[in-house]
Amino acid sequence: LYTGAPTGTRLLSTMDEHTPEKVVFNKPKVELHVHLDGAIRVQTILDVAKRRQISLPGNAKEQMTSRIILTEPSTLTGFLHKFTEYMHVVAGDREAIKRIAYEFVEDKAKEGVIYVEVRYSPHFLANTKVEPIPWNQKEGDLSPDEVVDLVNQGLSQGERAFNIKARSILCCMRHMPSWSMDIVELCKKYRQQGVVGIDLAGDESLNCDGNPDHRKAYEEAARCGIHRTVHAGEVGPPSVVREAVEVLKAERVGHGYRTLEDRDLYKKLLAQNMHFEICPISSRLTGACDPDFTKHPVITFRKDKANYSLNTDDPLIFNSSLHLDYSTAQKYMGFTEEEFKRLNIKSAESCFLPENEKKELLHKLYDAYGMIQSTAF
Ligand SMILES: O=c1[nH]cnc2c1ncn2[C@@H]1O[C@H](CO)[C@@H](O)[C@H]1O
Repeated sequence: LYTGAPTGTRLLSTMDEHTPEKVVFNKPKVELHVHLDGAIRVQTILDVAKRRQISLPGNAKEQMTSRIILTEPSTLTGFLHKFTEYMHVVAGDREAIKRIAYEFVEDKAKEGVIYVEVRYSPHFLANTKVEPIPWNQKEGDLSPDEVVDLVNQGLSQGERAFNIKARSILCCMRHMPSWSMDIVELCKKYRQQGVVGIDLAGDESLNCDGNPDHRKAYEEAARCGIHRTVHAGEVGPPSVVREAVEVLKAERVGHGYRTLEDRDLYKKLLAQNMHFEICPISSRLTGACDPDFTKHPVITFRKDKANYSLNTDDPLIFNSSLHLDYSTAQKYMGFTEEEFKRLNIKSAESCFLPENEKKELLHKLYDAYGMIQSTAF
């Protein structure tokens, strides 16, 4: 049974905890499922709160850290509540939003990620042209549209500074179908500025019914060639996965653990090379999976040579890093170097970049992994 990593250490000592011997796969990696608003540095939240004179229940870094992070398995609903501890600090603040995006790229570069797709809800960071205005903010002048522009700027500055590639995915939220058409329009508007796809996130345990507004947004995305992923089968039943793929035309499934409960669906998705965005540490702390990592669904995915990635999801709240997800897979699930290479190549093949850039990314991985390109898995 996994007893948990020492808590509170990553955020207090940045990434230094992960000394080279703990890095099990110290090679270029691809990450496809990580939430920007779940990947903020605690120090940044404190700095922004100070500048904006927002008082926090705990001003010391340790106090704020312990309020935000989850250390024991919870529920998806309980986990999602953690965002209310800090989202009001950064939402509506131009400088904070750009900074978060820039620092995110820096943190990923340090983890050896060479290509990342980061997702977020523009509405959750806005304070005007969003109904209702989130996090009890007063109305201001930062719209979801401008949020996307600011994140794009932060990411591209980060790309230049840290020499990796970062693209973004815009999230519709399960409980806010009225925002979904805005999202697809923003995907269309900013597709030349780094936005590569659409997602549907939020609480699948409370709200997993097919909704016509989400469906319309996804239809429009498909019509315009906007790439599509959907959180499904994280805690919701396999029927949510089926709907994501068949109705919303998802090209990738976010989490998708419970797909395994429907043999026919699982077989079908294996046969069509569906990509599953797996988040090991996340799945334990959200209560999505058995806390015993030796029983994790990704072990079945691996045995079946499925197409999947390993991802952090929300490293701020899980007090984790991509290294921790990889070392957990190695330590408790028997992952090998060969499998880490295979899954990263699968991730690159399933990313939302245009074909030519995807090829370039694949070349980089083959090269770094010492593989001859014709021996693709
Ligand atoms: O694991 C998850 N499952 C479902 N929704 C999530 C998860 N992690 C984060 N979010 C939700 O996605 C929003 C946009 O980034 C976050 O604000 C959070 O509400």
